[in-house]
Amino acid sequence: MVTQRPPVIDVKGVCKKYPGKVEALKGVDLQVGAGEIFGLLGPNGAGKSTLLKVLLTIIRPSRCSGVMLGQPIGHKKTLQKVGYLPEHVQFPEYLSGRQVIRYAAGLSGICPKFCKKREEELLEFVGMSAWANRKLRTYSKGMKQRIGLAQALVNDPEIVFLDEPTDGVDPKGRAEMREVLKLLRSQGRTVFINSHLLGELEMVCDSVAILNHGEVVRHGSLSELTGRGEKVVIGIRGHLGAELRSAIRRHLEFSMHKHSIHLETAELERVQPVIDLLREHDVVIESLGKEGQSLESLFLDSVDASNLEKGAGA
Ligand SMILES: Nc1ncnc2c1ncn2[C@@H]1O[C@H](COP(=O)(O)OP(=O)(O)OP(=O)(O)O)[C@@H](O)[C@H]1O
Repeated sequence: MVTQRPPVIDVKGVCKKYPGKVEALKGVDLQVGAGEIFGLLGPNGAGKSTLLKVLLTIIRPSRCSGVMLGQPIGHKKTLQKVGYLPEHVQFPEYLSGRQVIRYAAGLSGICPKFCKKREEELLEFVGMSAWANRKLRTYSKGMKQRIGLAQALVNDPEIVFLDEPTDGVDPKGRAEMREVLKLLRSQGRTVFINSHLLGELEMVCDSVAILNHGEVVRHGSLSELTGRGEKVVIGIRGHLGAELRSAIRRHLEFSMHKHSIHLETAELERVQPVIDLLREHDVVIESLGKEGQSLESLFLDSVDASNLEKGAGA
């Protein structure tokens, strides 16, 4: 199952051949569910920006069928309901954050009468009210990106496309951006992020797709793909006698591995009595965490497997 939510983006067989015969997209099928944070990952040159620009009709695909917000890709009405923060965007440094938002509002045809109120709302939303009248040249990269996000939200979009929104942003700025993304999701908006920063995506995304050489190699919910969230694993050193095993089973079912026990719960809080029992029986606890793969190892495995397949097929 790719997405359980009604899809706001549902495209099939997207192809893009650039002049010079670069085949950037080779028949991409993609679904993005309403109100989710979706991450598009892939190595450099995989075709992520091309796909995003096809969806936004910035570039013309060689072939594409499907819908976005219930309308064919590129429909004018749909484009009025999306926001976009491009990669490496450079707003003029002599403008203030407020002026950038005002300029975007003008481009979106927002009536100047309502513009002031919208400006204040957006500045507050991205946490930039105190800096609103300062020039962009005095901002950090994270602040510039938050203003970039605010201008992408000026038309109250249903889907927000963000191309590498936290590239070059420091850890504090990234954490602030994550909070804003979660707020967008809580408002029911869909967020579509292109990024290389797997750790960042892992913290916020509901679902991801991995693109390699213009093809989708993995696509699904994050928990489904990584197998995370189903079981808690305790790494141990020591022996579990029959009596201790029965005592643990009175709290939770589990399976025994060579150096770990895998408990049938996704809730770390339910594991505390088991930890107490292990300690009472002098079993050393070496680690505690959720079962499953990290997004990084899923990404590397998927890209390696796809490259091998291509090598084998060549
Ligand atoms: N305007 C263009 N003309 C010709 N080829 C292009 C053009 N834009 C992109 N490409 C090529 O298409 C392929 C996909 O590029 P794209 O920028 O979509 O990848 P990406 O996954 O976004 O990469 P990155 O992570 O480096 O931004 C690459 O081989 C790139 O060189």
